[in-house]
Amino acid sequence: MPAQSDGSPAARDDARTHPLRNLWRLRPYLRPYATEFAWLLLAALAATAASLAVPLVVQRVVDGPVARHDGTGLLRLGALALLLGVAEAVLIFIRRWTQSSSSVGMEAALRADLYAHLQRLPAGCHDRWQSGQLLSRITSDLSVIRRFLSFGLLFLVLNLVTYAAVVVLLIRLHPWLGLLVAASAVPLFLISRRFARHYHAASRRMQDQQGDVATLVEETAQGLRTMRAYGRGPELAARFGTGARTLHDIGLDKARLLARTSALFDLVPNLTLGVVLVAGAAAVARGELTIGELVAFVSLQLMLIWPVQSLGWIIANGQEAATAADRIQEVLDTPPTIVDAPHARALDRGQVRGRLRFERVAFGYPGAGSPVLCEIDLTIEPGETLALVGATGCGKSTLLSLVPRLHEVTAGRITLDGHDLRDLRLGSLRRLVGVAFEEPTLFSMSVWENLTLGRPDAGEDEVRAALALAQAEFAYRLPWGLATRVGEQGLSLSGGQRQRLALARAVLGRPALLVLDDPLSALDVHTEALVEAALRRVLRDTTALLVVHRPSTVALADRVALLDGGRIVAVGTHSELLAGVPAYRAVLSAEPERQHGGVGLVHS
Ligand SMILES: Nc1ncnc2c1ncn2[C@@H]1O[C@H](COP(=O)(O)OP(=O)(O)OP(=O)(O)O)[C@@H](O)[C@H]1O
Repeated sequence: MPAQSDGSPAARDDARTHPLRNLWRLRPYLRPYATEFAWLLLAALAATAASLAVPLVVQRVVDGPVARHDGTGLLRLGALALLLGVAEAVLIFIRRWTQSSSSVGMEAALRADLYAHLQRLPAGCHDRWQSGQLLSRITSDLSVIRRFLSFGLLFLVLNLVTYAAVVVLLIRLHPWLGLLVAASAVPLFLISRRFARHYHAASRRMQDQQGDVATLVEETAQGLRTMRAYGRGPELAARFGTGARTLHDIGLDKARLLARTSALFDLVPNLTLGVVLVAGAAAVARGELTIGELVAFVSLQLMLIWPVQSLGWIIANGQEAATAADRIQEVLDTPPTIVDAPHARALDRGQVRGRLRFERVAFGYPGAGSPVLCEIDLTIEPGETLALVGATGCGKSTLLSLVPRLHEVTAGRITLDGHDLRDLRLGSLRRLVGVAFEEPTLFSMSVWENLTLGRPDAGEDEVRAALALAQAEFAYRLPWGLATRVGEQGLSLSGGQRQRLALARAVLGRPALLVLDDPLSALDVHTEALVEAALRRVLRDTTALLVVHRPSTVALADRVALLDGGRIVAVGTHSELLAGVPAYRAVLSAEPERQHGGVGLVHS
């Protein structure tokens, strides 16, 4: 459940020292669009130049043809103003056209990289990160960055250039009044700096809170049935209400901060304009300015009002983009710890005999106090099936997850035919290992795609054989057969049906190693017997490691290992352990265990 945001403190401290550092680090994504950005900047600058030229034409109109009653001159200058207006419109169109394609392309590239990186991160990272946080980073944070890079940044550059150009023109028209306008940049700078600091913190709180609310919504959607069954709807609604209220309050704080600052951004240019009007009129009276020059001066100054007013929005957008970049870099900076070693080699299915060996293996979850597994020594011979039995929570699933390297051993090593698993290419290892977890996850795609997840090249015969083996032929009877799209997480299927599809997926293509976590737990007695019989055939020529809770499933195994307190305490055949190890009897039956304090009862 969402309790707090999950950005690493180190990354946050870093971002606090350099608020724009992480945004700056995204510049490689702009590189492919450098030419387009150059064109759009050029078009935008040319459009600004065209718009700045209009007041200067007006000055000439007022001081020239209007003062002299010169109709031809008026027409000529009028045509020039018209031309400038058309040129500005065309240039703005070119800018917008170029702008949209490059920014959307950049966002897509960043999203693809983020997604690819998420896939490379070890399972432990995903356990730590709330899904809603990841979701909000890969959707809304990226959109915020796109908006800033395509609009905010461009207008920041354009507005600064416009400000500088207008000030130069104003100084040329009347140095003192021009310098007065230039001096108004000082309070604007101070207001901007203060606003940026406060808005940065508020943006971070807002974006983190959005992630928390997204997590809550996602968890509610996934656990709807459980929540309803336990009558926890009102409690959840209250928790959502609190999260949404916090989001609302932060949003309101942000909006009020922006409103207060925008008022100041409105005030400064308007005050300056008032002073200029009075002082300018006095200058005209003294003959220091012509009326045309005063009109041009005021028109040019009016052109500064929008760039200054929009400063609040641009800074807000920039700060949101900076915090979004911090949140994205926190993910990208998390190194994928389970990666191919430089010398890693690939093994073909044909080269593998299937001798799996755990040598003094230990494992502890990062951040957890004591290790879950210690000094595991276990050998599974080629073609042998070993059942792993132990009390609930003793580390069976964890041990299984070490085989496809979903987690990395913290000590010791696991070998396959003598090769340390860390010396094998991850892709190759995972093709050799068929896995079915306790919670059978199906993705919102067709049954066929779900089945061939690890073997996209599998043929129809292989899929048919896997379905037969898992007693999952019901899939052919679904409305569109194997093309039926199963709902999110396969919720439209029963638990037993999902388990059988997950089992079919694991055995597809007869992997060299089978790692099954309680593969028959959700099946009725009749289906269990059928799947068991079929599994027995597969297990004959595959090395397998099964987590088993029920005595009936133990019969599938050649040998059994009893895990207790993170250690293998007994290995032997089912009947040997039954006869000689009371703790084993206690785990497999409802019989309370006396000698072995650490072993409790498992659900039967
Ligand atoms: N991602 C995780 N982070 C931290 N601790 C974890 C994580 N997953 C499991 N654990 C802890 O590791 C221990 C072993 O869990 P594991 O799921 O391997 O047990 P198990 O024997 O498979 O249990 P069961 O029979 O109920 O499936 C438990 O104490 C559990 O709380």
